[in-house]
Amino acid sequence: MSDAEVECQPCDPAPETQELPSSAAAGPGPITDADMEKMPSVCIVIGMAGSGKTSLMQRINAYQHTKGEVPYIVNLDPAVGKLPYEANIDIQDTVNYKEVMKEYNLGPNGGILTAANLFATRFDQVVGLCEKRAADIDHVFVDTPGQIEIFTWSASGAIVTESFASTFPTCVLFVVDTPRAQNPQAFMSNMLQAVSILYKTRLPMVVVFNKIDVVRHEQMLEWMDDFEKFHEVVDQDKSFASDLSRSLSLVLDEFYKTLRRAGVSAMSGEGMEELFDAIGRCRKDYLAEYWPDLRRRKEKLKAEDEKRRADALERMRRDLKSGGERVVLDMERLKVNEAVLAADEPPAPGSELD
Ligand SMILES: Nc1nc2c(ncn2[C@@H]2O[C@H](COP(=O)(O)OP(=O)(O)OP(=O)(O)O)[C@@H](O)[C@H]2O)c(=O)[nH]1
Repeated sequence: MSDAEVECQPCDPAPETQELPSSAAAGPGPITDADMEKMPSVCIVIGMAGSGKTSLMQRINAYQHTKGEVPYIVNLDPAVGKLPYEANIDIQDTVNYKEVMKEYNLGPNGGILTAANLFATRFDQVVGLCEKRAADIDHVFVDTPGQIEIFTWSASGAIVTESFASTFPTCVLFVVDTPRAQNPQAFMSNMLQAVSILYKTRLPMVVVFNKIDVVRHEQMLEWMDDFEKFHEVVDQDKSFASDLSRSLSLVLDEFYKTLRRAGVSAMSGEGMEELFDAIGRCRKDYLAEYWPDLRRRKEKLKAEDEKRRADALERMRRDLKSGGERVVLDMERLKVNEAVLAADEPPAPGSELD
């Protein structure tokens, strides 16, 4: 059972009768530095399909249980199916992406994207639920859709990221499939993805090298610390791609210095301490740099910013309405299930992977 069990059901009222999100549109508002320091860290887990995000969430969940920490997990992947861990908030309880596909006459990717957009219009309530549990939890882990661009380059991804980052010390965990990044070109593709996410979110980031039970990540750390080591490898291949990788490594040298790193195995559990240590450092980075900057920007641009967010939400709602008047999010059930969960015993430890 999850905190959020909300479904997409064909019924009235039509979307135009629903209210606009409040906290997601309001930004940090009156949150003070002292408030922010008491908040749990939010970790948004992003990675290419198959990199091991869901397995990592399961491992983190099990690790937190062994440490006596209360896990809090938000699933934002509408198409993941049965989760191998207990999610406190699960988008699948709120919106059925297959219904959305039918209502809006979309294919699977369009259905996932639209389901995520529908959910984002109510994201203030998700943030509110996390805020209510702030005193009991140290971390909120957020699983994102397998198709990376659905989260990183969509309106809903921006709303989710900004909503969390306005309320909690937030960082991104960028999960790399280490065995598939051994080749210098594949490694560079992963790093370019990481740059684009960092550029878009501006949040502190941990590059999480997963599956180190299969291939170790130390060589990749060496490539990040010393571009000459990377050049030695790419120079063995005289192709256009290797020339490009060589040039890019020089450009990315500064970028690598801003990243935290951790090598983990979601399968064996290796590296969890290191991962939590990197998350702790990201929290410090957020409080020292991102938060003061966000507060300054907000103070300066408050009016413009609110209008921009409201316009973006309104545009998204109009687009959604034009295709599926009968789809509605039943957010009441989300509240009901939060109450049920609050009354429950803490969930049993997640099943081990190995
Ligand atoms: N050996 C090994 N396999 C892993 C590890 N983590 C995940 N896997 C495997 O990698 C595959 C993909 O893992 P998932 O957790 O489904 O990856 P995901 O990123 O959530 O996948 P999408 O939902 O498609 O994006 C599965 O077969 C996992 O068993 C790991 O640390 N070691």
